[in-house]
Amino acid sequence: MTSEMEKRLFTTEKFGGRALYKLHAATVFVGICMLLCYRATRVPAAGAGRAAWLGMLAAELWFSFYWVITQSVRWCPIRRHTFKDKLAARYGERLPCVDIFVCTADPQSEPPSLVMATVLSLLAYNYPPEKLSIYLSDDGGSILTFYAMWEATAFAKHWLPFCRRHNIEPRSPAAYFAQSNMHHDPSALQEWSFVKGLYEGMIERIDSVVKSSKVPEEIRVNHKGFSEWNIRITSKDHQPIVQILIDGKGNDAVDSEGNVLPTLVYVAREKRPQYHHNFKAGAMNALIRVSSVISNGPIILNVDCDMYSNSSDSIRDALCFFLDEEMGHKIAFVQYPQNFNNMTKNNIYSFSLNAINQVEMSGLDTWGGPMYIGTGCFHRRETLCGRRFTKDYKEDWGRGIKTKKHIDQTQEKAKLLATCTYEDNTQWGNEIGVKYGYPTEDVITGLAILCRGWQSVYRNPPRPAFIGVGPTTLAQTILQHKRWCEGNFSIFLSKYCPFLIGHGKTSLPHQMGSSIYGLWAPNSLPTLYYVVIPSLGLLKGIPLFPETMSPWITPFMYVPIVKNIYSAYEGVSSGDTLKGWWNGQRMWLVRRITSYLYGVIDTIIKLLGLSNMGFAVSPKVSGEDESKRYEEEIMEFGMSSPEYAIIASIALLNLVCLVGGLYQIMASGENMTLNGFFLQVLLCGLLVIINIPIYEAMFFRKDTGRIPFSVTQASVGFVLLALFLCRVKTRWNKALSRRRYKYSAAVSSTGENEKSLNAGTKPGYICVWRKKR
Ligand SMILES: O=c1ccn([C@@H]2O[C@H](COP(=O)(O)OP(=O)(O)O[C@H]3O[C@H](CO)[C@@H](O)[C@H](O)[C@H]3O)[C@@H](O)[C@H]2O)c(=O)[nH]1
Ligand SMILES: [Mn+2]
Repeated sequence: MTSEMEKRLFTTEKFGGRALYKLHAATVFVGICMLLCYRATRVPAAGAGRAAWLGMLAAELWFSFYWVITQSVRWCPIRRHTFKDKLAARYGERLPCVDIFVCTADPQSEPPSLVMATVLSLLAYNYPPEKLSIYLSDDGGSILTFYAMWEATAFAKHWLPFCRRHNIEPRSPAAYFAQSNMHHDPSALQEWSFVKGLYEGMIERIDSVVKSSKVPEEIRVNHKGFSEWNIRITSKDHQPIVQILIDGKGNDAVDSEGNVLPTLVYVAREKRPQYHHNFKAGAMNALIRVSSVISNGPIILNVDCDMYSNSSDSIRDALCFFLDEEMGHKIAFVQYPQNFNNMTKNNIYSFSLNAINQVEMSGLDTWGGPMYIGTGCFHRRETLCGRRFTKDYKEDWGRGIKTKKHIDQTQEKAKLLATCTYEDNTQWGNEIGVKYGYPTEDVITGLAILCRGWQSVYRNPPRPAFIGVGPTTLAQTILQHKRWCEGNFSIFLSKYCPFLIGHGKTSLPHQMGSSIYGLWAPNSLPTLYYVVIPSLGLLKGIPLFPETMSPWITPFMYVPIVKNIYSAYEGVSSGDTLKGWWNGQRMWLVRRITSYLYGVIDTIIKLLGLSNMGFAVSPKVSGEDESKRYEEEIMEFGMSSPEYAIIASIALLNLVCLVGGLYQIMASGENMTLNGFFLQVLLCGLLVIINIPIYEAMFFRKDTGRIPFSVTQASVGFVLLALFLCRVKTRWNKALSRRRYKYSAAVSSTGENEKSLNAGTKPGYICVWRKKR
């Protein structure tokens, strides 16, 4: 037994505190059942807020269902630890070839200097250089990016030996120089300054070339690769370009100390307007093929262009899983979390993904493996290419092209694999490679791999393996989440729905866990309902919750309070501040009423075949003013957009309802009235408090990031309209209920009966309130 243990290259550890968690979940579950039972058995008579009541029931049913779904990943999450020393002892440098794919799409929103920092960090991995190949896919087909890469090639010859000699971390020069002060010994200081100077010089040249959008003629003569770009080339219309900038197998590819360099390849697959290019998925598939004739490593690491390597041992770390004797042969991919380096303390847009990274992915790992999230993921080449799991399959870890070949011939061969027509009548994008047709190509590809019998592993090391750039404005966050939720929702509605495709192949908790993100989008509707109707009910005197004296108030208090305490605990223990968690709640609301709502609408439009899929690239840079406000944690609006109008309208509506409702309660002068509306006041009040930054942006701020006046105007219009519609409806209801009195003697018309307040089952109540006013 112990000798078995000693062999393992990794261990698995369960999260602590699960008994307590399960106990808490059981009580919440009981609370939910009671709450639903109350809702279902107290439906008021028609006209007395029955529709509103039934809506509440539907929303609560949905929230309960969703809560159950999210329990799967919280039930028993696990952590993985690796033993890199054992790997070294067993394999030494006899390690497999590794190909790294970096995707970039647009030199404007993804500045080449940022992309190069990522590329350099990958080149500098602590890994045998002759076994390492880095491919940059440039969907922008831009000479500016190619130029930047040419510059990075020259800089790498100094950067790599510097990293190795001083064993520095992180190995992205941008990140390293941003954090390192000159705390070296004097002898190293000189070298440090020299390399820093080289780096800054390079960045300056790259940025100025990008700014002018033109590579000077005297530079273009330095590399024949530049001749690929003539005046007719645009990002959407060009021939395939494959340029091997460093041929790791060539004798001339050495750094300033004579050591071999990793292979470095620039790829811009062919683009023609009449051919659909399938966004990042298309780029990945082109890279899979191009790399197969250049290096053909059995392991493929995929990162986004902003995700630099933050830890030079990550490849070895991931290999501890693939090369493990007991489990290794079952593992298709090893996923690392997405971390960000541009987060502010309290995480104003809540993009840290902390709960997902720390809890949910670990929870999925228990049940068969995390999803593939598009970046920071090590794949087995064979599984990415569609291989099914079989017990007898043995990986050829020695595979890969290691001998020197004629570089021009290789490039020509590779270009043929990157044409628009290559995939015609093939299974690429379907059974082979990354899947097409969904804005979250990563999630669906990972799911398909797991359904072919493989497992995946989630690894979240103490020192983050990859760090990227998160959105720094509200608009960027909304856009990103719209793509994500739309992608995942359309997967959920397709034949790839985890419950369908996973049936009999993955466990039920895994299917539940992988549906969490697919069900983000539909959360929008019940959420919208919950932040509008109870508040309007407060204003209009329609009670929708049990009153304070009723025992039924217990589950209505218990469930949200305990859920939120747990969520705050989870946030804080995952690295958020308490304020960060609170900001997260605001963003949760904002995303649900904007991104997710749009996600639902767009998915439906797409299902009807009325529009095509898109992939809006997240900008990795922002303006100076914007950045400043971001650092000060002030929400950024700026331009006018329908999303902001929704946010502002909801905020304003709740303010009006709270003020109006409280006024009427006070005017009524009866405690009972407050009793009946206590939870509505609480809910509406919380919504107002959470929306404080929105009111500030509407009415008080003067900077350019405030909510534009036109949006404020529109939201005032919407709120007035909502109130007007309500009024019409109340009048109508009143008329209706008055008529009903005649038939129903049992109805209390005074409203003084305590029961009549309870749950708004008595139509007389509305009238009473109006009278008193
Ligand atoms: O036509 C395209 C569009 C995008 N990209 C690249 O795809 C990556 C991800 O795009 P980004 O705009 O940064 O999106 P994010 O929302 O940050 O990306 C997350 O979500 C995507 C799916 O929606 C995944 O593809 C990503 O890997 C994952 O990090 C970037 O490197 C882009 O350059 C392309 O190569 N071609
Ligand atoms: Mn990104």
